[in-house]
Amino acid sequence: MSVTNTTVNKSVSVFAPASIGNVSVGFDVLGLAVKPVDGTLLGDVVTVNATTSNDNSLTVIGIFADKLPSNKEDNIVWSCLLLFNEQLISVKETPVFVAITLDKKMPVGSGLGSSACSVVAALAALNAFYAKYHNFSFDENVILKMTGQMEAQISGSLHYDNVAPCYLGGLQLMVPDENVISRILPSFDDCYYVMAYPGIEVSTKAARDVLPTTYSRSDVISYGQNLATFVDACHRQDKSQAFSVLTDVIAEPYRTDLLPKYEASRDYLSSQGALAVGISGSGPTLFCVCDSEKQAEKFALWLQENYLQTALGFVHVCKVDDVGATEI
Ligand SMILES: Nc1ncnc2c1ncn2[C@@H]1O[C@H](COP(=O)(O)OP(=O)(O)OP(=O)(O)O)[C@@H](O)[C@H]1O
Ligand SMILES: N[C@@H](CCO)C(=O)O
Repeated sequence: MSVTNTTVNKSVSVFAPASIGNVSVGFDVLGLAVKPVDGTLLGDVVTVNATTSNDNSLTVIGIFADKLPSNKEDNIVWSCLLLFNEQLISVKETPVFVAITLDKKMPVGSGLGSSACSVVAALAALNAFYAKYHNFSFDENVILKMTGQMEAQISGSLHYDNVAPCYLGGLQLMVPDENVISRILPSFDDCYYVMAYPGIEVSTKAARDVLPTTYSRSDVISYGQNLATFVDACHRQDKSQAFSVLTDVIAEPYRTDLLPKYEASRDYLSSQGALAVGISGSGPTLFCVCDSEKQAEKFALWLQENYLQTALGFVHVCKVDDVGATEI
């Protein structure tokens, strides 16, 4: 007679997508979730399983697993579990032991929001697991705050521009109100976003350390004007106005030294009719906004040949991911 262990089947998997932090005009306050048009899962997957063991566990698999610390305590997914359990206890819920698997599909220090993908997938999967099997879940806003706390732990500063779009999908604007945190903006659904990761690592912390601590009055005016014009153009769905102001005066001028071939590639793609070109998050991924799939495929090929630097690099033609973290 075979005995079925019912806990074995208690399992939830969540995929969390890549995102473009900053979107050039909104340093730390704008982010856009993206998904490849060919259906590739560009993001991390976290699976939470019930376990009969008297301990929690974390297994890391996937193409970029070996780029993460070997010690589970240093993996941000482990910190997410500890934080989630603390929050459960604070609302008088009892944590159960779980076996977590992280499928690390995202390169670390890529500018694609790699740590955000792990953080969001972990917290969303834990929440879905408790909702499904323990009749309890935290509100979306509580989970979002936890994702911000975890991202801050890893990068040294609190910024939601990767975790918010990764969790909620679409183009997100961070709002200085902790009851709101992030608000969705209308995005341009007919645009294509070519994402080119060159295969080298740039740590977010290092890319923040090169930034000035003060800015000139003219930069402050340009920053405010570009961001306000972009947000207004999004609401009016005025594509040419929106992308005509996609110029970063806060981070890009100071980060280009960290990004070999970035300036030459940006200038070439702009001269060939790209709607906009920028650094995704803190780099080194470059994003290029295109009006048509044909143009995007052409630029993707060019970037493949001219921007990649190691065998780990890749290029994807993407569209906006309106869904964000999703159970798979
Ligand atoms: N699950 C995880 N995913 C990504 N990074 C992790 C994870 N766990 C621990 N880390 C560590 O956190 C740090 C993440 O660094 P950083 O914030 O620069 O990268 P990132 O989030 O991958 O960057 P980006 O947002 O530009 O894609 C690295 O030192 C990495 O080893
Ligand atoms: N807004 C952050 C994003 C990090 O991916 C930065 O540019 O430093």
